[in-house]
Amino acid sequence: MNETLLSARGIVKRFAGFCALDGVDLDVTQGAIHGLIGPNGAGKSTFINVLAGQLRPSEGQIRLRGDSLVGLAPHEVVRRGVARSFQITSIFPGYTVYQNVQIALMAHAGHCGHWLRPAAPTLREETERLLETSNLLPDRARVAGELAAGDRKRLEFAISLASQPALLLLDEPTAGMSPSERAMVTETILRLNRELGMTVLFTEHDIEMVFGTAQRVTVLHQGRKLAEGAPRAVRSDARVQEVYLGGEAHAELP
Ligand SMILES: Nc1ncnc2c1ncn2[C@@H]1O[C@H](COP(=O)(O)OP(=O)(O)OP(=O)(O)O)[C@@H](O)[C@H]1O
Repeated sequence: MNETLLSARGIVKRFAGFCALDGVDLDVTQGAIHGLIGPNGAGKSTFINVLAGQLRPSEGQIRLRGDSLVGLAPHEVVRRGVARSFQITSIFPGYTVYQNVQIALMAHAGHCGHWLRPAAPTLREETERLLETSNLLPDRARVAGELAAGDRKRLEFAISLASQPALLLLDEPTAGMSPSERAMVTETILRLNRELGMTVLFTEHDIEMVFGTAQRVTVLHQGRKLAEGAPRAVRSDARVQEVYLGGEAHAELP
């Protein structure tokens, strides 16, 4: 249970001279929910983009179970087992929730087109399993384009899971949601972890959600790792308190 699934070492990302990540090390343990927090501009999204292959690090190494991911295109990173749920994703708005998950499964299995044909029993079972774990079974017949933000996010999870990832990356999964939508998305993340054993690395501005969900928390500040550990220890860390209480924009730590 303590095996390291993903290991990032010395990650540096420069944008035209500006250093957004300045030598970040991070290990994600197999089966863990790992939260990545930090004030605005800390480098959280950049770090997720680097892990997912959207950005190439200026320096550093990323390994998934020992295999290097640096330099791979995003779709190759997905094939190696790292899936990312996007804020704006490839949901087909005119199709139902069920059809969207089925299309994702067929795409992963390498079927081209013909998805309107009656699906094979295994595909149907797999579609229903993903809908179930994403708490979407009651919404299966709804048209995806008409879903509220929380339901859409859970559909994104189901679509991401179709590639059978070892690690799911989520960048601000509850951004812009109502409290009830946030609670439902949080519960879905916990369920994916509990029932599928899914390893999750996520960024989030809702600090309470992170401390209530993650087993391990890493705090970034100005492109560097400020603190890391169990939620309780991180929460009481004096440097973390200072960053969150020191008057930085959008930063608050009750
Ligand atoms: N493509 C880019 N070109 C130049 N600078 C960038 C680029 N992407 C990010 N940055 C800068 O890098 C820094 C880190 O940005 P990033 O979006 O990773 O922070 P963040 O922690 O996710 O912030 P937020 O919580 O506000 O989303 C910021 O100063 C940002 O302006």
